Amino acid sequence: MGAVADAAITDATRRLIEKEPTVVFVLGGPGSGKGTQCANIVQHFGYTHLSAGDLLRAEIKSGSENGTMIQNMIKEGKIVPSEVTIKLLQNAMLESANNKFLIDGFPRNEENRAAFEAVTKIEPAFVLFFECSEEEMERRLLGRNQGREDDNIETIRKRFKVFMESSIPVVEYYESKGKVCKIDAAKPIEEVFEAVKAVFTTQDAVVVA
Ligand SMILES: Nc1ncnc2c1ncn2[C@@H]1O[C@H](COP(=O)(O)OP(=O)(O)OP(=O)(O)O)[C@@H](O)[C@H]1O
Ligand SMILES: Nc1ccn([C@@H]2O[C@H](COP(=O)(O)O)[C@@H](O)[C@H]2O)c(=O)n1
Ligand SMILES: [Mg+2]
Repeated sequence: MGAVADAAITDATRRLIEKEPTVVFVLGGPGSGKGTQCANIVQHFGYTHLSAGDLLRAEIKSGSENGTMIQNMIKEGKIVPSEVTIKLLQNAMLESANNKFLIDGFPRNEENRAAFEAVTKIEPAFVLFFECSEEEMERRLLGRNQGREDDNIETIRKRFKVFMESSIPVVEYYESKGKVCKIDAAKPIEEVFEAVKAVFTTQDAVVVA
């Protein structure tokens, strides 16, 4: 077994296991609407939304020693080393009073996926995957106007490339385990949420049973 699979159970891991968390991974290309739909899911289904990208941006703002490295990676559309992102996700789950989490934008590559499983011992209940064309995602990102440093055409193209090369294989991995629920995310927000609601209504019953 590799070093990742052999990772020792730390005190943080033990405390997280004791919480018996339910985790849903929310995946999809940049601008597919993950954050938008997670906000709706929180309102209707009582999950806590953890966006890996938001946690990394907060880490930059906090003045952490990793801040400059994270900022450079985000500007280039590259994936931050798993240990950094997993620590942020693990701490956020431990600090929350909830035990139902939507993890948005993670895992982004095979390293993210394997390291998360090895460190936290958590398998997702299911994976929500938002499908949308690059043309539509590009239009949404260029119109987002939230002051994100990576919402410019040069970085957007790099993010699309990373998504196709590194993130799609993660979706395929979970598909092979029968865990992926695909959503047509090109439709208007309300219609996408109708499809999301149908998935959560069915899947929550399975998770709770
Ligand atoms: N179904 C939709 N139709 C039209 N616009 C949408 C739709 N869903 C989201 N948007 C808009 O597209 C932009 C991107 O949405 P959002 O931030 O939810 O995407 P994301 O998948 O979280 O992106 P990122 O990976 O960059 O964080 C936002 O301005 C949002 O209002
Ligand atoms: N698992 C992740 C998630 C995100 N990043 C970096 O953050 C950028 C923005 O992410 P969004 O989900 O908010 O679009 C992304 O392009 C990566 O640079 C990461 O490294 N690892
Ligand atoms: Mg987002």
